[in-house]
This record gives sequence, structure tokens and C-alpha cells, in this order.
Amino acid sequence: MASLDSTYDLIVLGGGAVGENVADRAVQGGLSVLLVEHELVGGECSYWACMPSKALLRSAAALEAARALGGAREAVTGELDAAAVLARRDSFTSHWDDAGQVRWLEGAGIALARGHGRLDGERRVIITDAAGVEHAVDARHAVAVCTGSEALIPPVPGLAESRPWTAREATSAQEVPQRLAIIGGGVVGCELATAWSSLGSSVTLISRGTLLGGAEPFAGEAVAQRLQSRGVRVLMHASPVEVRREGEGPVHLVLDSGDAIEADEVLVATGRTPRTTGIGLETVGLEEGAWIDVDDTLRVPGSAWLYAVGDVTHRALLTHQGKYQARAAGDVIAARARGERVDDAPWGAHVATADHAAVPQVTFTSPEVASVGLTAAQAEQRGLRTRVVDYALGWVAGASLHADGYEGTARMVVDVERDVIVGFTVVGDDVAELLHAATIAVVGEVPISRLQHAVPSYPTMSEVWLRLLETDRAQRSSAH
Ligand SMILES: Cc1cc2nc3c(=O)[nH]c(=O)nc-3n(C[C@H](O)[C@H](O)[C@H](O)COP(=O)(O)OP(=O)(O)OC[C@H]3O[C@@H](n4cnc5c(N)ncnc54)[C@H](O)[C@@H]3O)c2cc1C
Ligand SMILES: NC(=O)c1ccc[n+]([C@@H]2O[C@H](COP(=O)([O-])OP(=O)(O)OC[C@H]3O[C@@H](n4cnc5c(N)ncnc54)[C@H](O)[C@@H]3O)[C@@H](O)[C@H]2O)c1
Repeated sequence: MASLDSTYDLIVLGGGAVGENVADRAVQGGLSVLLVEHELVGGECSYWACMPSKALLRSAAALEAARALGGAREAVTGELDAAAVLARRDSFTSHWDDAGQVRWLEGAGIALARGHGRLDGERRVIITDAAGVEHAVDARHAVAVCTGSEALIPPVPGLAESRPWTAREATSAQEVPQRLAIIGGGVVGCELATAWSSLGSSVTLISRGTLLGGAEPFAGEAVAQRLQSRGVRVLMHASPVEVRREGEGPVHLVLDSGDAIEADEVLVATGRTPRTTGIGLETVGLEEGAWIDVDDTLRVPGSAWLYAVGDVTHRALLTHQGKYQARAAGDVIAARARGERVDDAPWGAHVATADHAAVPQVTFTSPEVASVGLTAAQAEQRGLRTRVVDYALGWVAGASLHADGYEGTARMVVDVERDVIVGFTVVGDDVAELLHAATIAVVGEVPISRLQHAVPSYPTMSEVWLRLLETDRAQRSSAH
């Protein structure tokens, strides 16, 4: 290990996207920072999650877009080249080499320790390097735990012994399995069913409930329909009760319905578990293996020095939201270290308020699902009085130009008391880039009356905003 100082202002445990951003902001705030990483600098997102999964999806989406358009469709004479897609994916993971990210750390002035880090009481971290040698390092001001999450394998008899794929194998595989069974109909299950079916696998998707359970119901319905139209077998309200694989042979799954499925690989996509085992949480009075609870400045309640940021907090398991938390955390750690005023009122510079009210997410299925804030059901659960406004996206001129027979749905959820949008969901092809306008409307709490003055250009898909507002107006006047 490169020589380490004995003390740094801040020690960051875990060099994923989130840890990197905490470190960067703290260095910009004038602190010395040590980042501890035991695998690849860049974490899941760069090598086994966001980037490779989106690279696996993108070529098929482009092909599908061309096929949906008269005049372009005629020019598509071949099929998707799976080997070329896998090779392009490999380039997006830099062939699982983190040299580029290490150079970025150097440029940003962040010290790197390669090894496994664990807390050892207040402000102290022990780093075990590849040779098994332990190094103790102290933090003058803070330690930030950014160790992320990993795939949860549910306790289904025989599953763990059947060498299941997790998202890691499913995003880094070098060959297309002939038959792929996927357990879990959440974001990972739906995206990877889309990706691998497009690459030629015969996919069976097993979902305990409907698909994309946390989203507006019309989102999961549209994704299920499209998957089925591409030949994916979608089994809803189904769970495996037993899994078996003998030697190098296929995997056999038995479902609670009694149905039996045979596949070449089985992917477990049933959620995440925190990477908080073996990191010394018990030495600072926290529970090993649990998600870490934090306040809105990302600090552990009752502690003056311990922070947790990103997936490990379970606030929002998304790279962009973790990086948002990281910017607040890096800045607040620096501000507290310098004895400056902390701006921790809601929407202040040092808090991650949006985690509670405005988390944006794009699910890169076919069709895409883009949402921010609350669904209608979540708003109701929070006791809000709401108006729910829906519009068929295909009726917007920009959408009908975008693809022949375009179908999609947009929904806005309006808080009646404040007359602002608290939730927005849009489902349709190529809708991802529509989302940020909604995020600004929700975060900015822009009154509906003012939104009338935000004029979308003709003929863009953004005109769905105009249609939603007009539909809202018509619904309100017919209610009177
Ligand atoms: C298949 C898939 C696709 C996804 N796609 C998207 C997407 O499109 N958009 C999106 O926003 N989110 C997506 N996500 C979620 C996203 O990957 C995570 O939210 C994000 O990676 C969390 O970042 P993190 O830095 O908190 O954790 P991680 O990325 O898990 O990084 C934690 C780092 O800490 C290191 N570490 C852990 N313990 C120690 C230790 N004791 N010592 C030293 N180092 C340690 C790990 O090696 C790792 O590098 C996806 C997730 C999956 C599974
Ligand atoms: N594009 C994106 O933003 C993106 C992409 C992928 C992942 N992610 C993030 O990664 C996180 C993890 O995703 P995920 O899909 O693993 O989790 P998830 O919580 O979204 O979905 C897990 C699904 O598995 C089901 N399930 C659980 N146990 C089961 C069982 N025994 N049998 C059958 N079904 C079972 C659940 O009911 C749920 O539908 C998500 O929180 C998501 O935000 C984001």
C-alpha cells in the first residue's frame, strides 16, 4: 500500500460513486481526505449496475426505435449483433479496470488506500491491505461510511447452492444464456429481462406481485405487455419455493403454483442488502449488517463525527440521489470542520431534503418509465388531498411524430391544498429526458397557475404538460 499519513480530516469508507463525491466535496472545502476501497474505485454503478446495464439496453432500444418508424423501418435489414453489444458494454466498464477513476482521484487531490476498511471505535479506521497487513488511521473530523449494497438472495431452498446470477453476473456475462429465469419483477428484474430478451435469451420473469410494484400501476402494466409481446414469459403473483441445479446442468425452479421451470441461468433480482457486515459498526454502538440511519445532513443521530451516505442508508438506492446526498455531506463535513454555520433547514445547502419529496428515477425498460415524487397511492397514504390527472401521450403531436402508433401515459398528482405537483410519472418510448422538467416543478413547488406560463415548444413531447394542465382545468370545471 502507498504510504499513508496517520491522520486525515475525513476518512471515506467505500469508493463508489457516492464515496468519491463525498471525498471530492470535502477536498474542495479544504479538508484532507483518505478514500478506502477494497475492490474497484467507482463501485457498483460503473462496473456491475447502471453503466453496463444501460449499455446492454441501448442498442436494442435504438433498433426498436428505427423499426417503429415508417421510412426508417425499411432500412433495418439485419438483427441485433449480440456480440457487438457485449463488446460495447465491456468498453463502458473500461474492461473492469479502474485506472481512469484512480487518475481522477489523484487529480482531485484525494488519497486512496486500497484495502478493506473497518471502524475501530471513535474516529479510527483499520485498513487491511491485500497482503493482510493492518494499518490504523485516525480521522480528525469525520468518517463517512459509503459501502453501498449488494444483491439479496432470498432464503428459497436450494437457491444459493444453484450458483444464481446476481445483477453482477447479469451485467458482466460474456455469453447470452439460451434460457434465463429471473426472480423479482422490480427495476433490476424488468430492465434485465428487457436486455437479455433483446440479446436472444428466452426469458421467464417471475414476480411476486405485479411488475414495478413501487410505481404507478399503469407503468408495470405497460412494461409487462411489451415484454410479453417480445416473447418473455411473465409470471405474476408467483414465487419460487424450491430451486435445484445438478453439476453443470440446467437450473430447475418449482413455483408456489406448482409450475416447474427449467433454465440455463437463474438471476436473483429481489432487492438489496446493506454492505455493513465486517465494517466494525458494533465498535461504535451500531448494529452490524443493518442499514445505517442518518439525519438529513447524513450524520448518524447522536454522533458528532460519523456519517453514512448512499445506498447504505436505504434512503434512495440510486446513483444520482446518492451523489446528491454526497454533495451535501461533503459540504457539511467541511463546514462543521471549519466551525461555519450549517444550513440545515429544509432545502438548505447541507441537507438532502429531496430524498423525502422528489426522488427522480428512470427505469430503462421498453417502454421507459420516468417518475419523480409521489404516486397517487403514496400521496393518499401520506394523507394528502390530491387531484390525479392522466393524459395519453400518443395524442400529443410530438409523440405521434416520434414513432408510428406511439402509446404512452403521463400522470401528475396535484396537492389540492398547495396547488402544486407532488408526483409525476410518464411511461412511453424515449420519455427519460421529459423527467427533469417535472423534477424542477416538484422541487420548486411551482404553483399550477404559474405552470400555465411555462410554454412547451411545438411539436415536442413536452406538450404533454400543456395537455395535463388543460385536462386538470377541464376536470376542475366539470367538478363545479
Ligand atoms: C443492475 C443495477 C442497475 C442499476 N441502474 C441504475 C441506474 O440506471 N441509475 C441509478 O441511479 N442507479 C442504478 N442502480 C443503483 C446504483 O447502482 C446504486 O444506487 C449505486 O451504485 C450506489 O452507490 P454507492 O456508492 O452508495 O454504493 P456502491 O456502488 O455499492 O459502492 C460502494 C463501494 O464501497 C466499497 N466497499 C464496501 N465495503 C468496503 C470496505 N469495508 N472497505 C473498502 N471498501 C468497501 C465497494 O467495493 C464499493 O466500491 C442500479 C443498481 C443495479 C443493481
Ligand atoms: N434504472 C434505475 O434507476 C435502476 C435500475 C436498477 C436498479 N435500481 C435500484 O436498485 C435497487 C434494487 O433493485 P431490485 O429490482 O433488486 O429491487 P426492488 O426492490 O425494486 O424489486 C425487488 C422485487 O423482487 C420481489 N421479490 C422479493 N423477494 C421475492 C421472492 N422470494 N420471489 C419473487 N419475488 C420476490 C419484490 O416483490 C420486488 O418486486 C432498486 O431500489 C432500484 O432503485 C435502479
